[in-house]
Amino acid sequence: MNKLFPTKLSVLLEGIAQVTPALECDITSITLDSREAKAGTLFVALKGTQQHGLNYANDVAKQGASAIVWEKDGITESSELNIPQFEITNLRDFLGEISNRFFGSVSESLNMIGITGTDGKTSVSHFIAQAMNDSAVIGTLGIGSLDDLQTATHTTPDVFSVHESLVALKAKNIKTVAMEVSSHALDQGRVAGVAFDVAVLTNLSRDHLDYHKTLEAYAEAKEKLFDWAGLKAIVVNLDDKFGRKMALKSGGVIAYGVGQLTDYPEGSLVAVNAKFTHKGISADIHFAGKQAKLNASVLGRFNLSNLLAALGAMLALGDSLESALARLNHVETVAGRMEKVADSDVLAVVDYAHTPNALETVLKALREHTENNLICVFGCGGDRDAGKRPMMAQIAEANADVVIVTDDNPRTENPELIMKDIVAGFINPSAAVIEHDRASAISKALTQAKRGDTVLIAGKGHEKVQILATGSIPFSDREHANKVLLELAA
Ligand SMILES: CC(=O)N[C@H]1[C@@H](OP(=O)(O)OP(=O)(O)OC[C@H]2O[C@@H](n3ccc(=O)[nH]c3=O)[C@H](O)[C@@H]2O)O[C@H](CO)[C@@H](O)[C@@H]1O[C@H](C)C(=O)N[C@@H](C)C(=O)N[C@H](CCC(=O)O)C(=O)O
Ligand SMILES: Nc1ncnc2c1ncn2[C@@H]1O[C@H](COP(=O)(O)OP(=O)(O)OP(=O)(O)O)[C@@H](O)[C@H]1O
Ligand SMILES: N[C@H](CCC[C@H](N)C(=O)O)C(=O)O
Ligand SMILES: [Mg+2]
Repeated sequence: MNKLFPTKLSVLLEGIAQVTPALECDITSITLDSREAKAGTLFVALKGTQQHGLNYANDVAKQGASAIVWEKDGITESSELNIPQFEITNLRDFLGEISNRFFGSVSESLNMIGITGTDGKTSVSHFIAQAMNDSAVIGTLGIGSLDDLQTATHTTPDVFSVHESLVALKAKNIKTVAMEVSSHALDQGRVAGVAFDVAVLTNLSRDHLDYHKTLEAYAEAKEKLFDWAGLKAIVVNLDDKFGRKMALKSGGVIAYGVGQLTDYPEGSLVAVNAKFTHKGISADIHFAGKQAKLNASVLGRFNLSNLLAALGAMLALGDSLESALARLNHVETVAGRMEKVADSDVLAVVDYAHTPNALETVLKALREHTENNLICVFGCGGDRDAGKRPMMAQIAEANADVVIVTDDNPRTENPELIMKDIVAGFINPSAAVIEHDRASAISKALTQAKRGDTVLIAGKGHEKVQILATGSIPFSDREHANKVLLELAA
C-alpha cells in the first residue's frame, strides 16, 4: 500500500528493533513479497514452508527498497546490503503491531466478525453481508461489499493485505466486515493485529492435514480465534464436537443448534420444526426466551446451520431476533454453494463440497430433495491433503446411486495418481465411472439423468478455471452443466 504520509522506520519498529538515527528512513509501503518491493518499501522477510524470504534480500535492495526486517529462524546471517536490515527473533509475533502502526489500527473502528470452521465459512460470511447494511466480506469469493467484490487469491490474504483491505473498506464507509479466517491464516499470523469483536465456528472435520499434519494441530490453529484478545462474543455450533468444546469458553457465548429445544442448554439459539422443500428452508427460531420464524429460499439442511451462525453473529452485534431474521429471510444462494443450475426435470446442483464432511453433508441433504437416483460427480484437488481422497470415495459410494470420478484442479500432481488415491477408497471400484475430463464427466452425468434424479457436481463451486500443471484453463461447472442441459432440452 502506498501511503500519502510515510511512517518513520523507528516508529514502525519501536520496541522491536533498534533504529539508530543513521538508519532512519521513511516507509511508504510494506510487503512480505520481494516482487512488490520498491523505493520506500519495508520488506518483511519470513521463513515460509518452502523457503526464507531473505533469499530475496539482494533483489529488494536492487529494486530500491528502504529497509528489511527478517525472521531469525534457522538463519544466522544475511549478506552485506546497502540498505538497513534487522534480524528479529519471533518476527511473526510482531506482525500485528507493525501492521497497526503502519495502517492505523483501522479494525478497531469496524465491527469485525471472524468466521472459521472446515465448511461453511464463505456461506456464513455471505449470509451476514447479504443481511447487514454497510457490510463487506473478506474470503474465498473475494473482498468488498457484495456488489463490488474484488477477486482474491486466498481465503484469508497475508497480514499486510488484510490490514490494507480493511483501510480500503473503511474508506468506503463499510461498518461491518464478515471475514473468513482459515486455519492456515491463524497458524501463519495472517490476521495478527485484527481487532475481532465476534468469532464464529461453523464446524471442524478433516481437511488440510497436508499442512497441519494432525487433526489436533488443525483444531489448535482454529481455537486461536476463540481466545482472541478483546473478543466481545463467540458464536459456536453445538451440533459439532469441537463447537461444544468452544462453547465452554468464558464470556459472551451464543451457542446454536438444530433440533428440539430440550436438546440444548437454556438460552441457546435453536431452530426447531425445520422443514426442507425444493423452495427452501423454514423453521421456528428460539433465542433467550423469544421466538420468530425463519423462511429462507436456500437449499440444504446444512444451510440452516449456516443461517443460525449468521444470525448468532448479528445478535452478538446487537441486532434483535425479529429484525435480524426479517433480513436473513431474504438471503439468496451463495455462488457455487448448493446452486441449482437451471430449471429442468433433473435437479442439477453445483456445490463446493471438497472435504469428506462437506460431501457427505451435501449428498445427505440432496437425498431429501431427490425422488429417484442421486448421481455424484466429484474429484479431489492436487497439492492438497491426499488423505481425504479415499474418504471422499467411500462417502460418494455410500450416499449416491451413481458415482463419476473426475479431475478437480490437479495442479502439479499427476491426475492418474490422484485418481488412484481416490479409487482406493471404493469398496466396489468397478461400479464407479472414471472420466478425467471434467466436461465429459458432467455431460455423462446429465445425459443419463432422468426425471426425478438429482445430479451433484461437487468440488469446484464458483471456480472459473481448472488448474493443471501447465497452467489454468477456463472451466466453469455451472456454465458447462447449463450448456448440456440446454442441448438436452432442445
Ligand atoms: C502453505 C501456505 O499457506 N503458504 C502460504 C505462505 O507461504 P509460505 O509462508 O510457505 O512462503 P514460501 O513460499 O515458503 O516463501 C517464504 C517467504 O518468501 C516470500 N517470497 C517468496 C517468493 C518470492 O519470489 N519472493 C518472496 O518474497 C513469500 O512471500 C514468503 O513470505 O504465505 C504466502 C504469502 O502470503 C502464501 O501465498 C502461501 O499460500 C500458498 C500459495 C497456498 O496455496 N496456500 C493455501 C494452502 C492457503 O493458504 N489456503 C488457505 C485455506 C483455504 C480454505 O480452506 O479456505 C487460504 O486462506 O486461502
Ligand atoms: N455447515 C456446513 N456443514 C457441512 N458442510 C457444509 C456446511 N456449509 C457448507 N458446507 C459444504 O461445504 C461447501 C463449501 O462451503 P463454503 O464455501 O461456505 O465453506 P468454506 O469453509 O468457506 O470453504 P473453504 O475452506 O474452501 O473456504 C459447500 O458447498 C457445502 O458442500
Ligand atoms: N480452499 C480450498 C479449496 C479447494 C477447492 C478444490 N476445488 C480443490 O482445488 O481442491 C483449498 O485450497 O484447499
Ligand atoms: Mg471459503
